[in-house]
Amino acid sequence: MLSLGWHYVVLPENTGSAGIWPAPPTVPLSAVRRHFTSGAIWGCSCPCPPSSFPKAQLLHCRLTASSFNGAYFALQVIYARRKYKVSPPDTAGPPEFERVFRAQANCSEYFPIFVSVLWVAGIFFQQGVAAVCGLLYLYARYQYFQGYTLSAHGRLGPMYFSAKVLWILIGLSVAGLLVHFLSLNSFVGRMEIPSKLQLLFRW
Ligand SMILES: CC/C=C\C/C=C\C[C@@H]1O[C@H]1/C=C/C=C/C=C\C/C=C\CCC(=O)O
Ligand SMILES: N[C@@H](CCC(=O)N[C@@H](CS)C(=O)NCC(=O)O)C(=O)O
Repeated sequence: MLSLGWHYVVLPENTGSAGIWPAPPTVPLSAVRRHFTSGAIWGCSCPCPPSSFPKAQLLHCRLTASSFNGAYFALQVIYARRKYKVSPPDTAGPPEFERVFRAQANCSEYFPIFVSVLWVAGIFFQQGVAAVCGLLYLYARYQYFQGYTLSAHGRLGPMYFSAKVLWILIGLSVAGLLVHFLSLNSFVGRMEIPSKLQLLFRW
């Protein structure tokens, strides 16, 4: 399993008082990327607050939009519960209620995958491309929710579209990670593949 995630980053050359992230606000994404992959970060499991990535504004905006999206979907279920008189823990009710309920559940299921690949693609591939994909994904999920609220069939188009965008983000993440870790450009010159692979698959 890749040990990627939100880590506090110990920065040997950026040591603040405790030698721990956050780094100065001038640190670019390339530095974040470098520190993500420096040996110093592996093994530390503390979650790193997104604000620690000073140049990742587009990703922050996208994440904020995601939060509003998620809150909106949850509110719709609350309203539907009241409207159709389905109290927790019941999840069955009239089809109108169940469609709203399932729409929110399905969007929530994919949210962790979406956020993870959004960040990895943004850091390791390109922030702008990842942010555009994030926007498209959120729009598709909103359409999915609205479509599902009206009918089961109405969800299908946006569902396929959101799946495609998600796969694109997954592809960008993998491509970004491969290029970064395997340093394909310097493959012939430096032959560092074994040590990079070791980093990549470190627990
Ligand atoms: C690491 C990978 C994690 C998640 C996978 C990413 C995306 C999710 C899958 O791509 C989504 C696939 C959806 C495929 C749907 C295919 C067919 C559905 C067919 C019919 C539905 C008809 C109906 O229910 O009415
Ligand atoms: N929670 C999903 C699990 C399976 C799944 O993720 N299916 C994909 C389609 S193959 C999906 O996006 N399903 C949501 C939907 O059909 O609305 C479900 O109820 O269908």
